[in-house]
Amino acid sequence: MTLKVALLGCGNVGSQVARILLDEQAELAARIGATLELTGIAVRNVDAPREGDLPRELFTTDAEGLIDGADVVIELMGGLEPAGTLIKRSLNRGASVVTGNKALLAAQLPDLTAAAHTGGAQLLYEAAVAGAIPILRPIRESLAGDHITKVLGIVNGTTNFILDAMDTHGSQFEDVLAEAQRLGYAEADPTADVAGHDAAAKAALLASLAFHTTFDLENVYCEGITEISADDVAAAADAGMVVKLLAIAEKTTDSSGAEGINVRVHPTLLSRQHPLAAVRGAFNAVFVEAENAGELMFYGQGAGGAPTASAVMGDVVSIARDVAAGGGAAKEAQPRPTRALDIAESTTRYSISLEVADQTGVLAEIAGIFSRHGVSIETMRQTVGSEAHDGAARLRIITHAGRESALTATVTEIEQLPVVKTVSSVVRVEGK
Ligand SMILES: NC(=O)c1ccc[n+]([C@@H]2O[C@H](COP(=O)([O-])OP(=O)(O)OC[C@H]3O[C@@H](n4cnc5c(N)ncnc54)[C@H](O)[C@@H]3O)[C@@H](O)[C@H]2O)c1
Ligand SMILES: N[C@@H](CCO)C(=O)O
Ligand code: NA
Repeated sequence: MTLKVALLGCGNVGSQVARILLDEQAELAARIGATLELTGIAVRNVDAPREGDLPRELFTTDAEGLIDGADVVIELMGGLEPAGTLIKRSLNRGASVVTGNKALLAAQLPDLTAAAHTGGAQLLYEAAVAGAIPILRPIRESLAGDHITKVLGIVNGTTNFILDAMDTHGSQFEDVLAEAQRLGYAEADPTADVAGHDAAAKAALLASLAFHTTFDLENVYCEGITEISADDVAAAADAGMVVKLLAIAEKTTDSSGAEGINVRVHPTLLSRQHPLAAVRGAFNAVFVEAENAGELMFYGQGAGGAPTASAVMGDVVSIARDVAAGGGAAKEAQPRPTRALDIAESTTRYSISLEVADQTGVLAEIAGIFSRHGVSIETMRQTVGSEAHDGAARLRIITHAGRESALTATVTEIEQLPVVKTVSSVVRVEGK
C-alpha cells in the first residue's frame, strides 16, 4: 500500500520534513506497513534558492491541485490563509492533516475539528505546542483517564532564548532576537513571539485539550517580554531569581467560589531552584498537575526545524498506521463548554520595584496600603544611594499570594502616593 503525502511549505520545518520523508522512506515503510510517497511540495516560488538537495520536480505553486490527490496533507506554510482553506478542503474530502500552525488552530479549532468530522479524517498537531516535546498526545491519550488541574510551562523557544541570553551574558534584546531568527526559532513575524501571541495560542490549545473544552484565544490574558528590561533581569538575578515567559492554564474558583478556567501568559519571576529556571536557550518545558498522576514534567527542544519535524513525523506515522490498518481511529468526545475566568480572578504573587522619597514614615504608609487590600508582604528590600536617583530610595517588594484584582488595586493606590516617585516594574512571581 502507498499513501500519497502532500507537503505545503518548505521553510525551516517543511524542508526538514521533506528530508526525513525522502531519506527515511524504507525505514518508515517498515514501521508503518505502507509506503509514504511525497507527491509534491507547495511553495511560493519554485525557483527560489534553497538549502539541501530536494528534487526540484517536487516543487509546485499549485497547492490546491497537490492536496486534491493526497491521502495525508502536511501544512507547514504558517499563517491563517491560505493555510486554513487548504486544511479544511483536505479534511472535508477525507485526507488527514498534520500541522504545526498554532496561530490557525487556536483561532479556528472548532471549524477545523468539524471539517475533520465531516470528512472522517484526522487532524493532528503535536508540533504546534512545544515543538519536539510529546505533550499533546500524553494529555489527549495517556492522561485521558485522569483530571488535569493545572498546566504551566515555557512554550516559546524564541523568548526563552532571549531571556536566557540577557540573564547569562547580559545580551541586548535585539541582538538575541536576530540570532533566534537566524536559527529558525522565531515566527515569520517575530512580534508573535516577543508579544506573547505565540505562547497564548499554545496556551489556548493546551487548555482546550487538558480541560476537554474549546478555550477561546480571546480569553487568554497575554503579556509579552517587550517591557522586560536589562534592569529587571539583573534585579531578578540579584534576588536569586530568573525571568521566564510562562503559559499557565488552571482550573480555579473566582471570589464567589464558582469554578472556571484561567489561562494566562506573562513574564514571571522564578526562584533559581525552580525546575523551570533551569530551562535554557530555545528549550521548552511543560508541567502538568493531575489529580491522580500528581506532577509531571515534559522537557525538550521547543523550536527549530529538525526538532519540530520530529513531532510532525510522529503524527504522520500515527495517521499512516491507522489508514494502513483500515482507518477508524478512536474519536474524542465533543468538547464541553466551560467558564473562562478573567486574570483579575487568578491568584498570583507580585514583585514590585518602586522609587520613593527617602523620608520617615514612607514604608509605613506603603505597608498600610498593602494591608488595606488584604495583600501580605513576603519581603521588602530598600536600597539608598548609588542605585537610586536624587536622594530617593529604591524598594523591591515581593508579596505573598493574593487575588490579582487586590494586587493591581494595591499598585494603583501606591502609584498615587505623593512620596512615590515611580513604580518602575511589576512582575508576577510563581512558586514558593
Ligand atoms: N520554526 C519552528 O521552530 C516551529 C516550531 C513549531 C511550529 N512551527 C510552525 O510551523 C509552521 C512553519 O514554520 P517555519 O518556521 O517552517 O516557517 P517558515 O517561514 O520558515 O516556512 C514557511 C514556508 O511556507 C511558505 N509559504 C508561505 N505561504 C505560502 C503559500 N501561500 N504557498 C506556498 N508556500 C507558502 C514560505 O515561503 C516559507 O518557505 C508555522 O505555522 C510555525 O508556526 C514552527
Ligand atoms: N516561534 C516558536 C516556534 C515553536 O513553536 C517558538 O519560538 O517557540
Ligand atoms: Na509538541
